Amino acid sequence: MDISVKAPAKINLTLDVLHKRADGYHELEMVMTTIDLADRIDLTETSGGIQLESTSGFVPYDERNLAYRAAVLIKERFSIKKGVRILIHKHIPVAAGLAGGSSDAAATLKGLNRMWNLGLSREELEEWGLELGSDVPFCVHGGTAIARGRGERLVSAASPPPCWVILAKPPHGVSTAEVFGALRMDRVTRRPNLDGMLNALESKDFHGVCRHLENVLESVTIPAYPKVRRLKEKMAAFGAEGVLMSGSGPTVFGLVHRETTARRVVNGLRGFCRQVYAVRILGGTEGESLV
Ligand SMILES: C[C@](O)(CO)[C@H](O)COP(=O)(O)OP(=O)(O)OC[C@H]1O[C@@H](n2ccc(N)nc2=O)[C@H](O)[C@@H]1O
Ligand SMILES: Nc1ncnc2c1ncn2[C@@H]1O[C@H](COP(=O)(O)OP(=O)(O)OP(=O)(O)O)[C@@H](O)[C@H]1O
Repeated sequence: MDISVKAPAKINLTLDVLHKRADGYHELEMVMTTIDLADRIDLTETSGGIQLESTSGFVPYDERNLAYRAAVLIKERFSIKKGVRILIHKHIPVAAGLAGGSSDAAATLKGLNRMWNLGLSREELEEWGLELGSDVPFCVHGGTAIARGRGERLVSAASPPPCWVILAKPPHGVSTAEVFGALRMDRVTRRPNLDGMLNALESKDFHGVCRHLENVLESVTIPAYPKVRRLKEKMAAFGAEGVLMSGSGPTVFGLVHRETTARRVVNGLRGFCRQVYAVRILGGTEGESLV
């Protein structure tokens, strides 16, 4: 049986770091939502082994690939002799703060659960996903959620009101480990207001959502990559109503209510940045890509 699974990117509407834990990870509190910029994972059953192919030259083709590792995990835990060919149609920029690799892993877990009739619940897939990476449980969950712990303690939240999400990805990637490693909480000047964001989501208050966008990891990535600040400024100047860096960066996103404004922001940014996307929030109006 062949299976295709959509693997959407996420953005962080808020990201707070509460403290560094004894295991080296950071205790987080964040609100994440999936957007309609997605990879597609095609899974084909084979007689044995795991083969990986991708339309992108930028992802690893071996056991370092999170989708590959997801297949290893499933095959080992269930002692499955059959094999799988994984084809990743890559659309999400790599090392961008959009959880592209994590979403590929989540989609592979979901797809193999179906292909091999394993009967794993969503909660079990989230638990298994944490072994692959901190963002994988949310990518299994999807929609909009508060994520705590490393990112695995998830509570569903109301989706943002329908709007456009403009993404601008600077040419360089960013290492999540390096960003967390360089974080100094005594240098963080602004922290997210979680209740403020949740109230805005609950009441579908677009401007409230825009006002409560906050990410403490900007305090590390922006000084290291001034381009991120410039992109934020440009995006706001062209008309985005709320602007933030996603995850550990360096992708900047802007929220825009009206399609005409979205077009203006995209056209304006194109002069400064090669990778610009305009997509919809998933869970709001299911969206086709604008550009
Ligand atoms: C920044 C976020 O994208 C926000 O959604 C995630 O926290 C990162 O998730 P991820 O890329 O799946 O991260 P992982 O692959 O689990 O971890 C990469 C590295 O980031 C650091 N890390 C990650 C998550 C976390 N809660 N605390 C950390 O300190 C650790 O050094 C870890 O070795
Ligand atoms: N399927 C995959 N797609 C993209 N990158 C992958 C994949 N598997 C492993 N990687 C590796 O993971 C690293 C991070 O890539 P990814 O695109 O997941 O970053 P990210 O969007 O910053 O993730 P996050 O937001 O979860 O921190 C890259 O350096 C890449 O080599």
